[in-house]
Amino acid sequence: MTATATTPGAVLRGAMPPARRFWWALAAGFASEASAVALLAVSAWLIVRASEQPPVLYLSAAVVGVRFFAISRASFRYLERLTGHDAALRQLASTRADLVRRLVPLAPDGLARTRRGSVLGALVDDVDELQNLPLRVVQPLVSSALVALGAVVLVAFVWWPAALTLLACLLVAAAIATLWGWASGARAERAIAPLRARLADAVLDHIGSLDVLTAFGAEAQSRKRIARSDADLRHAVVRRSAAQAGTAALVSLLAGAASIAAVLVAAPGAASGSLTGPSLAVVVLVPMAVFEVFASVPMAASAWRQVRASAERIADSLPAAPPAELARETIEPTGDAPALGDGIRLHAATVRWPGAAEPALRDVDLAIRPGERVLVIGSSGAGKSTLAHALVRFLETEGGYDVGPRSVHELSPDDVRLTVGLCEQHPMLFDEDIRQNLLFARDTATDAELEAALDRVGLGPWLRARGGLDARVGERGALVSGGQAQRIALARALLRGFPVLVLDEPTAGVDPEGSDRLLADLLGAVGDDQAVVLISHVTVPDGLVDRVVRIEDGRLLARSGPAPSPAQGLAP
Ligand SMILES: Nc1ncnc2c1ncn2[C@@H]1O[C@H](COP(=O)(O)OP(=O)(O)OP(=O)(O)O)[C@@H](O)[C@H]1O
Repeated sequence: MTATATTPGAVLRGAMPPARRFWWALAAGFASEASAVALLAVSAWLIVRASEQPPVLYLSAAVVGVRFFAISRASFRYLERLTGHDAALRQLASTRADLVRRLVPLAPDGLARTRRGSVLGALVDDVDELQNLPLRVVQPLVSSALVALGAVVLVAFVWWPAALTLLACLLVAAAIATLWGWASGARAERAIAPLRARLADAVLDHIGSLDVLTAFGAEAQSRKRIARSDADLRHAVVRRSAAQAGTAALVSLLAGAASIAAVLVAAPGAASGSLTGPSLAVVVLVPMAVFEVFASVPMAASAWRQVRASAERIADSLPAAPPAELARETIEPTGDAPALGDGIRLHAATVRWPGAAEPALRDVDLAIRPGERVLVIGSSGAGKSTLAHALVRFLETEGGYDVGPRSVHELSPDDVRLTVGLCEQHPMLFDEDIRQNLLFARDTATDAELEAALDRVGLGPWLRARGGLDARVGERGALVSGGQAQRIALARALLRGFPVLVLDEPTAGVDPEGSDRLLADLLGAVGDDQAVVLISHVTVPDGLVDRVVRIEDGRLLARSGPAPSPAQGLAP
């Protein structure tokens, strides 16, 4: 897939291996199928000729031919499988990597409306399906067309009216079998990929929200949803298989009809003596072998419909370009953190979420100096998290946003995130031990440094009680409390040493006393030279922040001085 692939056609072109790698498979596939037809033709000739009891010398060339074609058929088939799969699987790997590369700029805010099962389905099942384009569509179509044509020419040399009959039978069979396959299986084939995604969605939803489902007694309902999706998928797969079996049976019937037609056409020649017995056998039996090869044509049509449906789904999961609301990834990252200089500044900044009609932040002016601690308050839905996502360049900022002397519009978003870091509202913890959860912030950190970072955020005693850095945190931090997850996330951010740290609602879900202690620990752990933008629903203890700003309905109302008292009521 190229970097600009967004139409199904472009996805399909990207799924085809380069000709220099794939032509071996085409050639070997053709040679194998041509050998199969030649084997039957030579065998038929040999058996009938042998029954005439000629001197054995007349038969020896045919005997060698039978041996040669029997061996070459299997050898070329093996070669075709080897080279075809090698080319297709290599292409598959690069297709999947390209797809992931194109999804990365959309994360996290460009994927909010995309269901996880659809992305998973596109990345796993649909990309897997694409390998069938070279293997089950192009290769069988090319080799069976060439072999069928070659067989018609061969029969024409023996008895031309039989060649014309074979050609007509092949054309009629191609039309009938393909139409039958389309009429009986197309709907099921197109339904399979979306049904797989629906099942993946149902399973992911079930596992991801098992606690809520259990708490509300809705688990059985969710399991029913999975069972329903599974039954629908199974039903579609059975319908597809039935359609394929029906098509195969039809092709066998048509093969028999072609042989009978060949007998009828060749009979006058045999009766008049212009067609010898061995030649008659060739004319009558070759259609059988040709039809065996040709059976892959309706199967290729069926594979094509599924490949096309998968290509459409992949194209659908990738917008033509990342939405304009996301920070543009047009500048290559340098890997160097932009200098903070005199701080970060937003001027007349407007920020929108993808697909939202109205901006979530409007005309915001905000300056954060190095080492400054700024509390951002506001009611639910006012735009606080939007500010956090704009500051770390997940969302694009219309208007000005400078880091030190440079505008972020001349910097790569990845580079900006080396200077401005985010501890998100629901920190992502991986189902690994604590060490691994910290090391991905700085993989060169020693155990002593990791423990020191955990000590700074008040997790020292907890760490020792858990048995050290090898303790696991569970899937998405299931084995730690919300406050502990926030502390681990902060320890991770401290290891990175961001000059500006945005803490988005670190006390969400923590009781009031615990929240004061958590905030004091978090802000106490951050170095004096690090600026902090603290987003919070709740008041913060005196002396923890230098300045407070309030966001209301997407507009920022600046106020300076210490944090307001609880009586002033920050949160609705
Ligand atoms: N992914 C999204 N897509 C579209 N709109 C969104 C998205 N996330 C938030 N919004 C909208 O943007 C506006 C601001 O939301 P935001 O999350 O910034 O509020 P908030 O002040 O952080 O609220 P809370 O304190 O409840 O977390 C809201 O109207 C919200 O509905």
